[in-house]
Amino acid sequence: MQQTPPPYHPPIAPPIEWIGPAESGHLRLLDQTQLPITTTYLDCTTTQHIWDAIKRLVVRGAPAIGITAAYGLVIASQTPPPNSPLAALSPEDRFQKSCDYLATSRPTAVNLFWAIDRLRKLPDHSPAALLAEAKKIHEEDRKMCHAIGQHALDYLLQHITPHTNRPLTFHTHCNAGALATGGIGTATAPMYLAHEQNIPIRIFADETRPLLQGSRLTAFELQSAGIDVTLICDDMAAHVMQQKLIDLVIVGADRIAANGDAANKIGTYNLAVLAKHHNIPFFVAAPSSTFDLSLSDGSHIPIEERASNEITQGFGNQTAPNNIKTYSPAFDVTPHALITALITERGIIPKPNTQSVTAHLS
Ligand SMILES: CSC[C@@H](O)[C@@H](O)C(=O)COP(=O)(O)O
Repeated sequence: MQQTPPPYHPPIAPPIEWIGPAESGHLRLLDQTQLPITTTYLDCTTTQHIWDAIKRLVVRGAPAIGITAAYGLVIASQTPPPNSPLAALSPEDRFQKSCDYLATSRPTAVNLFWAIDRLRKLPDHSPAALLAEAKKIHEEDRKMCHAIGQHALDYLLQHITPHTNRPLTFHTHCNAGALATGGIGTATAPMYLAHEQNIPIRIFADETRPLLQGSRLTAFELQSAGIDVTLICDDMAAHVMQQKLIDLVIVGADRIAANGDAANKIGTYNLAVLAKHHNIPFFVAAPSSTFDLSLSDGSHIPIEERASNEITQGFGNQTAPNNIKTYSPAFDVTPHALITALITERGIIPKPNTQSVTAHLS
């Protein structure tokens, strides 16, 4: 890791915050289901609250899910009320069962399993020891975001020339921002650093159907930071690329296989194909906690399927016939051949493949 970056003050409220002492404290989550209209918080005092918050996308984004699960295990290690069914279990059984339980909240982001395993491996499962480790994971993620941003910005400034004389123009998908991490995001990290350094940039954020993380979260957080962001619908991507409005695409990831295939929010693969056709570089920015070297390629990555009502009546209004059949995969896998480079806190992996990914992470 590089030297400690200066503390970053996100333009928005921190999405994850531990409140109180290890033995009796709780987790406060910014409720992202309510953004951008209202800023409300959810206080989680049980592992069930944590599971539900991850499942419902109160907190979402691969690194944020891992951080949340780590704090959730601190809650799991606290003494339960005497009338709780958990009180009959030994503290260690309670901890192990809670690890298994939280691991069922969402299947694709490997950071969830990575964080749970990291706490499992500790010799001491007391609330104090678990809270210290959860805070460490949170702080490490903040630093990794910063390092990703520095590597990404250096690389982009060196390798990408804006089309005509205009600000460097990024296209991003979903939200791989401050709301999804412990810091300044992954895909958004070079944007925040460029903005801080007065380097002219412009961002196209697409809506990201069906749950609109692009419009509700990315457009919101970049606009709050004073960054020049333009919202488009997902189906406008080909057109803006054809119009030569985009210099590069940058997205986050939920799990990256050993060969560099990267799972990210559904629609990412579409963008990678379009970028290839239009000869636009396509980058995936993610911390090393998002790599799963146990999977040889992306075909083994479990893809979450979401409820049909997220398509048919996403935000209240019914937009499809009654009883229509739906299929709602929440993620897709972009083959490594379409990725110009992976960007991690350690640096750049150009043209990723099994050899370069494993060498980079070893
Ligand atoms: C730094 S976050 C990276 C990814 O987790 C992000 O791009 C994404 O796909 C999030 O999906 P979500 O379903 O909102 O959790």
